[in-house]
Amino acid sequence: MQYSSSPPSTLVPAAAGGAPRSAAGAPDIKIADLSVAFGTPQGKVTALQNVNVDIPSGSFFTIVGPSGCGKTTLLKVLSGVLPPSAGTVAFNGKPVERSSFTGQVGYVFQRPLLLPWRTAIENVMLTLEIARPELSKRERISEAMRWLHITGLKGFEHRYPTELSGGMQQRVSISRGLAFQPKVLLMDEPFAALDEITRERLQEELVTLWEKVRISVVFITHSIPEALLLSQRIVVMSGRPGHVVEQIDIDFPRPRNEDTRQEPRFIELQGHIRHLLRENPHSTSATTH
Ligand SMILES: Nc1ncnc2c1ncn2[C@@H]1O[C@H](COP(=O)(O)OP(=O)(O)OP(=O)(O)O)[C@@H](O)[C@H]1O
Repeated sequence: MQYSSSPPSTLVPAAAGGAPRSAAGAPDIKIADLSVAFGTPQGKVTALQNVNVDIPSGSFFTIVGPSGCGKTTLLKVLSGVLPPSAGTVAFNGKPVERSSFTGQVGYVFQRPLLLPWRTAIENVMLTLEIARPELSKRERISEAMRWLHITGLKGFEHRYPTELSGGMQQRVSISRGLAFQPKVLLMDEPFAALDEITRERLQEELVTLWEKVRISVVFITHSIPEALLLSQRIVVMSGRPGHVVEQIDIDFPRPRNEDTRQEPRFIELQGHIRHLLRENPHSTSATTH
């Protein structure tokens, strides 16, 4: 079976009507020979080794890999909070820490991490206060409201996090991640803690949003079907030290749904990725020297 391992030329997604579209200012991201190691009292932990991935502007990439293979570490480097030990991460050719895009990277974590003393709308507005200080309070309210409605939270804007279900809290977190209009959205297992139905609904909403707002999404999941339903490209990583085992272009037509899951190619790819993960399991030793 042959899978592409070079960047495809047609990664810019199509608009709802099928017409080609260009990404709205999202950067091309180039990860070249990236390695990250941590010094610990027990010795050196090499989390990532020689990772090479090109993420064209406006594309939806998903990373799958065994636990501890460095997926979160990779997102931290992409967000600029963790420097590479070796290699580079560049947005439009500029190192991430010097790029004009550093303030335009949104991060959605596995857990919502909302401020409990702020209502849903106040949580979203806080990000706007920091990231878009040019907006007036009135504009911040209207923008936060708009995103909460897009993620299906109309009527819950003034509830505190404890008054919302886990899925609703995660929607607030996604609203917060998108409200300041990032050019790049990093999502670290954002739906992992949700029930199946909420997860499916949010997957659909995320793809619809991505098609509307044209940003680059780098998404982490342990779910192979989720990766197949969402992505344009899946990057499969090995156990620690994490490196890229294979990059697979996913070209099922959208919208992808239950019927997509039944397609022979979907089942074939699912088996192939599972095989790759089995062949490249997580490390059993805590350190690498
Ligand atoms: N600050 C740190 N200091 C030392 N080791 C670290 C640090 N951060 C991560 N690691 C180690 O680096 C490796 C990769 O961690 P990371 O969290 O990136 O993995 P992951 O693929 O996201 O895992 P999971 O799927 O379980 O969330 C792990 O072995 C982890 O113990």
